[in-house]
Amino acid sequence: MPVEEFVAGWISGALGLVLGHPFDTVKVRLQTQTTYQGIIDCMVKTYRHESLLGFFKGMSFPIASIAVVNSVLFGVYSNTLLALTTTSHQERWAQPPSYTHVFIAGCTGGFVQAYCLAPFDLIKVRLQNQTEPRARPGSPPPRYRGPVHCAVSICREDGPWGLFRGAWALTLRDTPTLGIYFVTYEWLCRQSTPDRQNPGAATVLVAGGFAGIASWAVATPLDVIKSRMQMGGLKHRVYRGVLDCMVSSARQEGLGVFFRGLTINSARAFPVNAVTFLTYEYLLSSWG
Ligand SMILES: CN(C)C(=N)NCCC[C@H](N)C(=O)O
Repeated sequence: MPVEEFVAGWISGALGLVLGHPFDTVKVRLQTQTTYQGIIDCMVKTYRHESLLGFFKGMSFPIASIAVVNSVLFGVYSNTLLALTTTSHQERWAQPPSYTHVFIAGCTGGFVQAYCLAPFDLIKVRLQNQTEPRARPGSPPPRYRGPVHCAVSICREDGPWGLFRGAWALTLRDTPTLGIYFVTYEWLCRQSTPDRQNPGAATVLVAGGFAGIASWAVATPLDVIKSRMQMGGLKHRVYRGVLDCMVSSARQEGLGVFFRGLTINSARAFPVNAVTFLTYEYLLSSWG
């Protein structure tokens, strides 16, 4: 099993993550809290209350963990495609796989990565939702002192399975959307590249960026549900399951709730995925 894809997925995921984290914090807050009027209001309040550091809350943890999960996504995707088509990454532009194979490999990567991602994503969301300013004298201490304390507290309160709160919603979000992600990327690259040639850097950047936007646009309704289920049991209400969360969110806040965070998700998705794909392709071709 080729392992370069896993390493390239990890490095490219880490670079994308740093670039996208401030957008991600605003998105998580908009989806789970009702105190903000919109993106700008959330940004201004975060900055006033917590300074620039507020946007980077919980970032060291995703770099060490979620970037590794990106390596699972790209590694499983590439190896599934290899099993389906017997063409390695180096031969893939000269002998392009069918879109059905790309979709199946993307869904497989999405399914496997969802279970690896679940505990790390839960901790990230819980930390990003702590709006207390850092170490201001007299202010109440935040509920979680950091990622390890957060993981230990969740295990203590809900048992080890508590770390998988929201995992089912995450799987439903990631399995089909990662199929869409890789199909969009492949399709855009092939549209703008002469037959059987490798795409240039600009093509990879644009195709990666739009693949991110397309997949996040489809993923946003389940992303809202996932974030709400992950926050369940804190100040937020507990849902009986994905369907209960969907129905009660729609009843209380209207259908618009499913598109909360769509604009910020898309604004974040372009640069993050442009850089992720460019780094991934660059690393694989230079190791090639
Ligand atoms: C719609 N979904 C779930 C995705 N496209 N996932 C792939 C993630 C790629 C990148 N790290 C990101 O966070 O955008």
